[in-house]
Amino acid sequence: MEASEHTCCAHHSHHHDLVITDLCVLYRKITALKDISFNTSCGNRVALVGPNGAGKSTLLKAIAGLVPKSSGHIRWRGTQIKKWSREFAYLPQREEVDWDFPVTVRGLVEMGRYPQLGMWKRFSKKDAATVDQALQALDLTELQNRQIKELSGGQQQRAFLARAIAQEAHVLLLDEPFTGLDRTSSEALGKLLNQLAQEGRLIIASHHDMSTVKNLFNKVLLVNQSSCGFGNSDELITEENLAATFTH
Ligand SMILES: Nc1ncnc2c1ncn2[C@@H]1O[C@H](COP(=O)(O)OP(=O)(O)OP(=O)(O)O)[C@@H](O)[C@H]1O
Repeated sequence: MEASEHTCCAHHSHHHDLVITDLCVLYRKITALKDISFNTSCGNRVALVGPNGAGKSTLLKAIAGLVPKSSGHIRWRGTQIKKWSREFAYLPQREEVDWDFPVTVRGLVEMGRYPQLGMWKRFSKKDAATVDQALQALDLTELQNRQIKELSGGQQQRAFLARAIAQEAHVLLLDEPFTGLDRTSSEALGKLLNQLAQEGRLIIASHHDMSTVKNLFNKVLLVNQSSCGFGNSDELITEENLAATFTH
């Protein structure tokens, strides 16, 4: 199933924004990821699908430059990514966030600007305007002075996305963004991710709910340490492929 996709992409890899080739990640002696290759571009919403421990979080962190790769390449628009880059915004799993950390919504979104402050580390008018726009884009203007711990799950996800937008990242790496959201918030987040992709961003997210994956994501990487296929979600999400991925 994946062979033709890979062959095709290998020939045209220079057309893709993100090119991942033979990526391996080891934690001491544990192989978390082995020979992962796929290419994709802005405008897409890619789901990472696989069992617990398959390496989905590791893949997101490796692309974000948060865990070192053991071998292979990650190229963004023709340049090899070695460490953290403003182009990539990573949203951890909900459980990994300290929700009691005292910060307002606006303060969180402002953090998206820190990496690009000038040498005097002062907030310029442009930085403030970018934060305003990000808050507005995610419908958080009214909530900007609230503490993040006082928000609903859906609002918290939006606050993190606003931080990514303020950072002017093109790649949003989201770890289980739909987990814990009720149906209404889920649908709203789905629409929002679609819109962010259509505006020219690349969304890559781990996802557990097989009943919503085709609807929320146009592409899918089936992963179980190594790749079990990459392609259009409506073609790849079949019972047969899922069984192969989950029992690998
Ligand atoms: N910091 C770490 N040190 C050592 N091993 C790790 C570390 N983080 C993850 N692992 C191991 O790497 C493998 C991949 O883990 P990872 O969290 O990437 O999987 P996952 O697909 O995101 O799982 P889940 O769906 O349960 O979140 C697992 O075997 C895990 O135990």
